[in-house]
Amino acid sequence: MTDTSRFADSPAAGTSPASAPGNQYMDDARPIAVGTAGPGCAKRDPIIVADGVRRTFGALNAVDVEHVEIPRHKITALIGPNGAGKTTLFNLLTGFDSPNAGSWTFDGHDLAGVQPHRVACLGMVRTFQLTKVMGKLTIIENMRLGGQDHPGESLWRSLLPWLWKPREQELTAIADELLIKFKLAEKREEYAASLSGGQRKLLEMARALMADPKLIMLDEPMAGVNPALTQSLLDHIKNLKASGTTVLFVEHDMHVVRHIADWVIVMAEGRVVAEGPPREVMKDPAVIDAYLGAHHDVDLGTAGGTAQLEDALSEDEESVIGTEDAGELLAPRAPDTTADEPEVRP
Ligand SMILES: Nc1ncnc2c1ncn2[C@@H]1O[C@H](COP(=O)(O)OP(=O)(O)OP(=O)(O)O)[C@@H](O)[C@H]1O
Repeated sequence: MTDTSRFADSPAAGTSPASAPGNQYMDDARPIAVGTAGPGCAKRDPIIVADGVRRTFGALNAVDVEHVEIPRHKITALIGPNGAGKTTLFNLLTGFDSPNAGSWTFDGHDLAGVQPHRVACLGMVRTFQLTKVMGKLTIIENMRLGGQDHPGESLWRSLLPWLWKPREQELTAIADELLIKFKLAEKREEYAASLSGGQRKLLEMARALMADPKLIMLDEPMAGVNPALTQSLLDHIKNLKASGTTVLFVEHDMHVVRHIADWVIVMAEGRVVAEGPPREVMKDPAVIDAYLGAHHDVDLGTAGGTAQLEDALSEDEESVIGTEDAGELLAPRAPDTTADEPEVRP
């Protein structure tokens, strides 16, 4: 069941968790990898651990990942040229597709063969490259669908309003909080079909948060989003990290990746070909090769370009990071006592 207290205004509300001093998740500068960074390297505190995950379409090896770990409480970007297998890997990890081989765990749970709704219940939710909001439902109805333990979902419960009404009211309250934070509250009763592409991305992200995820996977969250909303989305992603939520996202804009990612995993032809902190990974010859093989004009996000993006964002009046309006998307998770000491694993 959703922990509603995480959505309520906490004592820290009114300051930006992304910029407030002393945020344990933002300030954690401990190394992410155990030992040297590289394809398949072990992490100090992984939330996903995948082994031998393979998915073929006919003769094509869409995904062929020997070993990969996603670090907990961090923002990880999954990048790679078109057709590298990023979306297919998302589909496999979240139960929307089945692999030919392989196993993976999420937060210690074995997830191979687990259905998407069960994966979501365990705390791993995702958004899609092409948004899947329900156009013929209103925004608030879309939001309620994202909640767990949905009221009235069984016939006998639906006939007994006293069983589902309190839960529906609770879900509506959570949804309204999130709609305010995503600046969609005024559109509450409008059909989702009336939203712009960027607003649909915001709605899909807000709806994913209804499940109070431990990990949110965003498939190209910035694609098709106009610049005015880019700021808002980036703020939300950073604020998620500040609240202790792990973020894994696919993105093609390398300036965005350099701006917000703590860690970058690079795929090419189904495999993980490089991993590391953004600034180092972009210089890796394997990454340059992977991109040059597919795109001769790709911009791997020079430091100058990233600085320009950072300047533009800091001047953007729409930015809520560091302002009184920031609030928190989710109240911070309890401190992670198990992650204090580096875990040495084989
Ligand atoms: N259902 C499918 N049937 C056949 N081939 C598929 C299917 N889904 C994906 N593929 C192929 O698998 C490969 C990996 O596709 P995928 O969409 O995972 O790549 P991607 O890295 O997400 O690319 P992009 O950045 O363009 O979204 C591609 O060659 C794609 O054409």
